[in-house]
Amino acid sequence: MYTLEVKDLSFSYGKKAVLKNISLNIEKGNFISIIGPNGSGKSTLLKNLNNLYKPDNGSIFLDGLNIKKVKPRELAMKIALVPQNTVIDYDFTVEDIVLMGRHPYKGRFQKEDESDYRIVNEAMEMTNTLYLKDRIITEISGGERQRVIIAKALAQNPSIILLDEPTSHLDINHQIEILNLLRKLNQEKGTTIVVVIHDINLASRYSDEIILIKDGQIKATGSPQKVITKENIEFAYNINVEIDMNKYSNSLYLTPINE
Ligand SMILES: Nc1ncnc2c1ncn2[C@@H]1O[C@H](COP(=O)(O)OP(=O)(O)OP(=O)(O)O)[C@@H](O)[C@H]1O
Repeated sequence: MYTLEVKDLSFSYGKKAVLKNISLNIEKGNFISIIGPNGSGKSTLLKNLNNLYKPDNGSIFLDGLNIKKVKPRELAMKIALVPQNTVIDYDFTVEDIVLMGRHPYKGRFQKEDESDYRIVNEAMEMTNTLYLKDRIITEISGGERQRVIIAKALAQNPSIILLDEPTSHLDINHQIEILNLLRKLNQEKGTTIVVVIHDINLASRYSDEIILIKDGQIKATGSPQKVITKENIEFAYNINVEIDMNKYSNSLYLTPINE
């Protein structure tokens, strides 16, 4: 069953057409990476998928229902978005931020209860942020903040998580930690993961499916073996590459060639 279906979606910023006739189906429980050159429209697509932006044309269906008809609170119970650069200027503690993930489940004046705190604690444990619980969000590092924002998304208890370059601020250890965490959520809870990522090798290693976007259009979609080909990558990124199997990770490995 498809949890997200995109049909003929087009989107522009003013007169600038950014997404052009995008159609794609996202299967429930899949781990999907969206790759493509800078400015190709990946973040814009994620924001359309989360109903933050309204397409000029085309439709998006969430579990069979047109996303336009899904109330924001209901949408937040199903989809969590981890944006690219989350700016938080307020003096909230890390725990306050993660608790915000519980908002969709609360009435207007309803306080968080024990079960909310349990879920929040669990989300912080999973993202290795529990030790930051009482720290002020503006006083932690970029990488720590990234993990806190992912913890907030987990506290929403969504069936789909959309993440925009979640590993961009992270050192290699934390990159792998976050991707392993996403894989664990995917495998153990069946959470559908849709991640925009620049590292093609990591995308190949973790994904069931890869979507390659260039100039606002889908150039290839399918298994890593199908999408990460010399031809597709050289065309999309305008560089020469060689692609091998990595014997350690048993996944495709791309090397740019300077010629
Ligand atoms: N708010 C905006 N207003 C106008 N143009 C925008 C806006 N946001 C993005 N764009 C433009 O739309 C195009 C697609 O941007 P988008 O951020 O979706 O690309 P991306 O593939 O996520 O890029 P990157 O890999 O660099 O993060 C770019 O040309 C960008 O300059």
